Amino acid sequence: MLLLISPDGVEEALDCAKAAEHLDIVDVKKPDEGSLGANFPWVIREIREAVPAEKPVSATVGDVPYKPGTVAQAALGAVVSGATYIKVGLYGCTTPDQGIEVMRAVVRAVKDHRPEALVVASGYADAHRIGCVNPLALPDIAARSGADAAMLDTAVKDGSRLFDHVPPDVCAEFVRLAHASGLLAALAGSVKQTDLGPLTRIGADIVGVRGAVCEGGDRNAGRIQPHLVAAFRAEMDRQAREHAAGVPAVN
Ligand SMILES: O=C[C@H](O)COP(=O)(O)O
Repeated sequence: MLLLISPDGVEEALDCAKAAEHLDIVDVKKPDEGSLGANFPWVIREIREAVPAEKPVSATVGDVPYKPGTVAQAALGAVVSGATYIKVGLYGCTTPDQGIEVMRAVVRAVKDHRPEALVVASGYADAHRIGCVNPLALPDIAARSGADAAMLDTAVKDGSRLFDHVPPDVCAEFVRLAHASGLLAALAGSVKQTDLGPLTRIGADIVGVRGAVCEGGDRNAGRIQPHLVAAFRAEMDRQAREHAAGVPAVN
């Protein structure tokens, strides 16, 4: 499982760079603009320059409306700025067809510019609170639009977590559907170390984290701490070893 960490700007990205050996993907976002809030192109560029070249930089395009043209243009901005994972939160899409339309436009805009870039279609585990597409629709939306990964995050960062809205057996179905279509499956949403056992067992490819590696577990007031990134990674590695060894689950 790959570890994706979301700094909110250049300063925190430099802290991620200090913990670079413990993480796999640096994900640029602007949390004060939403769960998948988009940051400025120049911030993506500066972060790309600040983190080791072998670490991919991801950028979120935002909690986007059902406006395929607008979103495609924003996605192009992210890839031109140096991101190679382009994440789109389908916040304003209320049906799978709307999600597919937006994602097809994004895939074309991104891959015309950089064919090897990965496009991530993200939905929300707490979709019922905001009225957007159902979490289990995401793998099909991603597959039918030519995206590379399906993701879930939470839209409302009020302390509720991924598994509060989509329990582990349903997340397992999400991963199964994604893999059946040849997609990567990414899961996030106030994930804590105690969630890593189930996430490992259900075979998620990427876990996305911010709050759990911020001081005090606070994704807004706290800053990303390199030692918390290292501790989170150590627990991921421990869970992976136990899973590989067939040790029975304790959480
Ligand atoms: O993409 C991952 C998100 O930034 C997760 O943030 P969070 O762990 O604070 O919910």
